[in-house]
Amino acid sequence: MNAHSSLYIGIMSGTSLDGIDIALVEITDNQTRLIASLETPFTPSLKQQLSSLITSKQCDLATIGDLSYQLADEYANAVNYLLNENKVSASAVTAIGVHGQTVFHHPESNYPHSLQLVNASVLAVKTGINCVHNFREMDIALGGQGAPLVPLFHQSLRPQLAIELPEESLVFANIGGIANLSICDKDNLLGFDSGPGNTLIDIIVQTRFEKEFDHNGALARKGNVNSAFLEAMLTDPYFQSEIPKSTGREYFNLSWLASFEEYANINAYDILATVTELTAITMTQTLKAKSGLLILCGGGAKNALLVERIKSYLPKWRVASSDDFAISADFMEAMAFAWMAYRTLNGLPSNAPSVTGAQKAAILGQITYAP
Ligand SMILES: Nc1ncnc2c1ncn2[C@@H]1O[C@H](COP(=O)(O)OP(=O)(O)OP(=O)(O)O)[C@@H](O)[C@H]1O
Ligand SMILES: CC(=O)N[C@H]1[C@@H]2OC[C@@H](O2)[C@@H](O)[C@@H]1O[C@H](C)C(=O)O
Repeated sequence: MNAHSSLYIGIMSGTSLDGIDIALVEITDNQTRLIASLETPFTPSLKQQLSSLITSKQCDLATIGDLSYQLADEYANAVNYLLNENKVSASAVTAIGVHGQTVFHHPESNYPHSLQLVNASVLAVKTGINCVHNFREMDIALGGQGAPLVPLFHQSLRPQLAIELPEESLVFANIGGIANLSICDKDNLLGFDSGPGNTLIDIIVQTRFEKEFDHNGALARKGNVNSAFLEAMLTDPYFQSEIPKSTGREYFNLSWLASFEEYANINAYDILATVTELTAITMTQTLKAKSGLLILCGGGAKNALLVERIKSYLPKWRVASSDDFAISADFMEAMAFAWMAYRTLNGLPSNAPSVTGAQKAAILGQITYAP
């Protein structure tokens, strides 16, 4: 262990399966600073295998081991490339915090669990760096949702924002496949998954337009919101349920969309406009009554239409991208897992019981030492 280094790496590959985000960060007691970063797609074969596993929720046992190995392999290649490009040696990095690939999230079952795939031993061998992984399990063992975990990291950024925040609320909204909010009031931290982020938008674009995502919301802009479809989707109990709550692509997916009778009778542009509106409404419904600063991050922060619709529901809020505060919107989650590795190695908790519902704060993850 390199006790004096403050360099950490965070690896995130999220629910949208758009690829791997790697952040090399420098962490001191009150700052997490991005030094270098890399975003790289999965190989098409790995993406296809992950997508079909997540969608079908079925596999033979060998698949779990195969995919965990392949993920570690692709993560390691990306880490080694990033270090090489930036002339940083592996020995200068204290640890990698690796989220792994969520393929199933089931915190509400009789035997609650959440499965993130990565073979951390392979990653440690191939990078020569100690790895911290499996961050969600302990929170779930303590009765929590195991997600979202980033709110405590978001709260740690408060001093770094270098702005005065008097009585106003400070909220971070990560718009990934799933959208999650961190409500960072001075003495209180709340957070939850509000529901779909880009996932429903991506599904429609990928199945109806043969594109990967709705660039800047341009396709949705050509459609009209269908109010009957919107109202029907909004009756889903998830949107009204109390926190703690977390969700995933196993819930908000094509089958979910197709379960509404309106879905079959609407053109693809209108479906897109309507799911974009749904995303904006469900992300903002708990904030409307208040005012404050809403900081957006994640890929959906680049969807200009979605951001416009979010702003329209929050006239009393200042809405900005984390990029405006010199905190990368694209690498926020990867930075969070680097920070969590730092917390684990320093014997500090990374979960917030007020967010996940866990009985107590706990040191998260397991450490796999590079041989
Ligand atoms: N220019 C853009 N216009 C519209 N949408 C965009 C743009 N760039 C990225 N996106 C959206 O952002 C998504 C990727 O976001 P991100 O990488 O934050 O998700 P993730 O980390 O996989 O998800 P999660 O946070 O749920 O784990 C893409 O799938 C796409 O829908
Ligand atoms: C189970 C799981 O992987 N959840 C992710 C997902 O992606 C966004 C949202 O749903 C959030 O709850 C979480 O990720 C972030 C990094 C978190 O734990 O805060």
